[in-house]
Amino acid sequence: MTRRLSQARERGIPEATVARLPLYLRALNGMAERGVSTVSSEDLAVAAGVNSAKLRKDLSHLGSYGTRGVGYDVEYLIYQISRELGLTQDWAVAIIGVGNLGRALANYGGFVSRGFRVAALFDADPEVVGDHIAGLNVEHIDELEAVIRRRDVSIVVIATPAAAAQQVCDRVISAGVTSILNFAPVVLSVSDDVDVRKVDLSIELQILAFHEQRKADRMSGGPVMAEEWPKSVDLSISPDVLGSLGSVPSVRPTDDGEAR
Ligand SMILES: NC(=O)c1ccc[n+]([C@@H]2O[C@H](COP(=O)([O-])OP(=O)(O)OC[C@H]3O[C@@H](n4cnc5c(N)ncnc54)[C@H](O)[C@@H]3O)[C@@H](O)[C@H]2O)c1
Repeated sequence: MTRRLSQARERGIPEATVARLPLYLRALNGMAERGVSTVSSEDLAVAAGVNSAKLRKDLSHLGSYGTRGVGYDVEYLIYQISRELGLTQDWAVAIIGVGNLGRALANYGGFVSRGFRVAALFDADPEVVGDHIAGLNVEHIDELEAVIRRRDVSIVVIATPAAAAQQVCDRVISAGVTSILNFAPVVLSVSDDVDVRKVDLSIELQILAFHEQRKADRMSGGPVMAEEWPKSVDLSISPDVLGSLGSVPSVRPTDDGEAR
């Protein structure tokens, strides 16, 4: 994915557009499943939760303009966006830290249908190493470099405690991986050629709490804040994964206080 995303950047596709492409893709896949063959920019914008002018601009970066009076061909647009995101090929993913979160992610079946195959699971705890999860044996973290190379892993998910995350990250990068999805509540230090995406459910909960407070203020005629927070946030995690996490951290600011 990194290679494709880098290509998108090189071709001048704005980062914000790249970040919205998965929203369009998810909406389009839903339409394709319902047998919808063409869609207007307005309908697609509503389904994706963005403004239609922005959507048309985003899709024009892919060379997709739709047909006046007809709209966009759903299947073809799925293909175009998937190709741009590098999803037309299979990506091998490794999960490091196979505790509550790592297990839930490993067991989530939805990655495969989106082109992500969990190819390896690592943990440092001898009690966990050897466990059989979702068709894989958990391997010892000492095997990291060899297994990453052998299985051609290109994306790593870090689900270790915060204290272990930077060291794990450094090893992963030394093994040649440049795309990391970090769940640990720590800001990882990496060089510019490494892409790190951080997932922090507590930040998403804070945003929801903010909207909840605004709704309550409106009902009571109290103060309404002027600044606009994002109305919808794509957690990119399905409710079944979320439900199985068990221990979502309490609502409080993270180290960097920043949603990325
Ligand atoms: N981003 C979010 O929204 C979110 C949500 C839940 C949890 N988390 C974070 O995800 C991480 C995992 O949470 P959890 O509840 O699964 O914790 P956990 O304690 O259940 O699991 C952590 C696992 O990492 C393993 N581990 C520790 N050091 C390691 C190392 N050096 N190499 C490999 N494995 C190592 C442990 O043996 C354990 O199995 C934590 O950092 C937690 O704060 C983030």
